[in-house]
Amino acid sequence: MRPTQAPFPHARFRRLRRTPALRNLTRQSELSVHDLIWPIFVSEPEGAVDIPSMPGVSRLTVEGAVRAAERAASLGIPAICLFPYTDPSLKTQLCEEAWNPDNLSNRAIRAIKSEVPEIAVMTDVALDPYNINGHDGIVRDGVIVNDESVAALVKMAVAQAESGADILGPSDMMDGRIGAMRAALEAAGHSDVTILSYAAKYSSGFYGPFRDAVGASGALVGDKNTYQMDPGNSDEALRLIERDLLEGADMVMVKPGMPYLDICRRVKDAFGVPTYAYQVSGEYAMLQAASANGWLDHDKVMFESLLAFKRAGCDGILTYFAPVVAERLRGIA
Ligand SMILES: NCc1[nH]cc(CCC(=O)O)c1CC(=O)O
Repeated sequence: MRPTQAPFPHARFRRLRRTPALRNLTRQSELSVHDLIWPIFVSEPEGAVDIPSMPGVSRLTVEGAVRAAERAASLGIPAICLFPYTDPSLKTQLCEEAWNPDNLSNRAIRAIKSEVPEIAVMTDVALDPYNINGHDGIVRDGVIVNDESVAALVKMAVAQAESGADILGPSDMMDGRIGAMRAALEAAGHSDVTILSYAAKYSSGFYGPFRDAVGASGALVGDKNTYQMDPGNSDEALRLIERDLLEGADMVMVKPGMPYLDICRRVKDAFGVPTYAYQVSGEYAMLQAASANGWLDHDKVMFESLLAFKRAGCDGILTYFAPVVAERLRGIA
């Protein structure tokens, strides 16, 4: 694009900023409730438990998750994404609980789909909630082994599809998992289940509060640098996105969000596919903490941070602000 403009005073940029009507008319990007995917945490058996590093977010019971899905659907939020907090006694080295058809996540999927069928249910496909090592893949002699992890992830993905998940979200960053999952889904008769690949997922400090929320912080041995991306890389993100698309991903994600808006823009420009960003737990925690201190205006930064993703080319955003921002957009609260 080459902007054309007359010299001053023929051109005065402030003309189009003068009134709300003119600003509304000329705004390029907008945020809608349809852009939102709401990540929620599910646990059992006791009631909701607050997560101190994520003010305003709690772990819900399965029943609470169904109520959250109802709330989301009534606000017009198209999708909810489930993250289970697994009882530590169920964590093993081989992560077998991950593909148990009756694990917490699969029970929550079934409960939501039976009571709120109109909402899309998204899952997380990664072994960390079930792993005594806290890693997204299986650990052998201190190494996160790729191919054995993919085989486990495929079983996990098929179990989620069997439970009624609409969108599978592989967040594990193993190589070859999208193709393996797509083939297994086709073979199992789940050809309509969609995959939103966490294709460009960086090894980030911004996931800290999430790991508290799912109870993985204590379990994690070492870091995730051998499978998640190095924050200095940009071209690699495009190669990963292309790889996952060629393996059968329907949609792709960049994660975290705000520190990686340049990646969102590059991905959208290069591929033009449905592109999402995850405004992760640490981004949420920063904005909530600063707002609670009175240092930032909560609603202003919430809207501005989400609109930034639309401007950067994203089609939607996973955000813990989803229900609150949807209420504001609907003029409810
Ligand atoms: N499979 C792990 C997973 N899925 C989503 C998040 C982070 C989400 C957030 O921080 O909000 C993580 C954490 C990690 O990779 O350690």
